[in-house]
Amino acid sequence: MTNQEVDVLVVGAGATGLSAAYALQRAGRSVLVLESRERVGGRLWTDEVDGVDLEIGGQWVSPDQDALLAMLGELGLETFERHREGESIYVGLDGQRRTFTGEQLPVAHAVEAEMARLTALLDELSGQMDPARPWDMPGARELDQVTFLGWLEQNCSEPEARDNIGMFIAQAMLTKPAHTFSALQAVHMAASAGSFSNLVDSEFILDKRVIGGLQQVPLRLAERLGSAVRTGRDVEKVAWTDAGVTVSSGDLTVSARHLVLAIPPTAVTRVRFEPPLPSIQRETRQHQSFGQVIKVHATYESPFWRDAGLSGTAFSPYEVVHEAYDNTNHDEPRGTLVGFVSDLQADAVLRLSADERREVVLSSLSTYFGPQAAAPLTYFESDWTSEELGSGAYGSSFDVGGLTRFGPRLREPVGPIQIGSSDVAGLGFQHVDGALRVGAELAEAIVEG
Ligand SMILES: Cc1cc2nc3c(=O)[nH]c(=O)nc-3n(C[C@H](O)[C@H](O)[C@H](O)COP(=O)(O)OP(=O)(O)OC[C@H]3O[C@@H](n4cnc5c(N)ncnc54)[C@H](O)[C@@H]3O)c2cc1C
Repeated sequence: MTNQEVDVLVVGAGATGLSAAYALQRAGRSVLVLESRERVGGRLWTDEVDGVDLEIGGQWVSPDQDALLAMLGELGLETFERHREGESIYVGLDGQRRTFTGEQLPVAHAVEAEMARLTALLDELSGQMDPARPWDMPGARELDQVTFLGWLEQNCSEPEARDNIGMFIAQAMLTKPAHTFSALQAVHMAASAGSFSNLVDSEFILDKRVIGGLQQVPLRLAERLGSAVRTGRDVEKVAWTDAGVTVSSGDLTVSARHLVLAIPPTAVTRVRFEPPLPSIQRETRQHQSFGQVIKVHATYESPFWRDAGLSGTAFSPYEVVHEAYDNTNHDEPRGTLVGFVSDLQADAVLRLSADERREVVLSSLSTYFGPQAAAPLTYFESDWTSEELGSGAYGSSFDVGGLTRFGPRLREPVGPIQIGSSDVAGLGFQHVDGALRVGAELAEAIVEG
């Protein structure tokens, strides 16, 4: 048995935990980070699969993400632009494949007008919301009691406009069907990115990638923290009083004045607390859940779609792969397409065998990019839905009514325990930017408190 005493114990070596630990160490506190996996990074994971470097978890950086951009600068990391020259592809309600340039999907005039109206409405609503306090916006209660699908149906009679606007938040962001979360949660997703227009603008939201992969952020932070980071240390039990915590993991027992639980809400419910967390705190976490998404990577000898004048960007709420992008690595001759299979489509393909799933996914990519897409050199699915450690993709969100009912309690400390992850962020919600903001806030609460 080894006993260790520190000022602050951080559980979770994702972007939130490591950025909190780094800030605390710089503020002169002694810290220790315990991470259950054998690697740091959590939902950030860059790895070589069949000879190709893949971003298995998060990867994109957008220009509004100040916290992430500042951290990239501090860690000396460089970015490169996503390839986007050429025409994009859309498959509409009529099943037709159409190409287009710019952000406006090639839909009928009536659908286009309705999409513009819904976009303006969502921009107006997100403009009224402080993403750190979504429950305070005018009409929050009413918006939290109606599903996003219900709200779309109340506000628009054009199915294809509803399906597209729904896709940008449901399949593409929360990875849940639009009938399972509230209109307020949808507005919050938009407000956390600055506006709904930002969120649907793939030029903006999927602007850049990090050379060497976004996992470089946690890897470099861990490097700076040195022996203060221990991997392969699952924390199952926390004993606490107002004076501090005692945590055991394997042969290690740590006593600390403060605990930062930098883990997703679903992982908080795996931990046993003695005494138990106040019931409202437990319930708050039980009402947050991950959606369902599979990130598919297909690598080819070359980015063949570019020769056909295509950007590699494709969308359709009616396809198994609802969005796809050119994900070719920096300075790499081979071309990679990344596609996403989300919510109900993910439920359906996860019931298939691995071979059947691959066929269905590649057939969807072929609908967009032609028969060449069906024969990649390598094919890999990032399936976070099978993670046992309370993780998932991309982030967790509340069920209908949960944001106003439980949201205000989310950031309340419990005695010496601070809890947070990108899942409780205001700006940058569900993104690395939000994780870094929450990490800084948790550290500040301890230093100032
Ligand atoms: C497929 C995918 C694509 C994404 N795309 C993007 C993107 O393009 N851009 C973007 O900004 N964001 C993206 N995200 C989201 C982003 O990766 C996350 O929001 C962010 O990394 C979360 O960081 P975190 O530290 O808050 O949580 P996590 O990364 O989940 O870290 C929590 C850590 O805690 C550990 N842990 C949990 N329980 C315990 C325990 N009991 N004891 C010890 N350790 C524990 C976990 O193993 C994990 O390492 C994506 C995520 C996924 C999965």
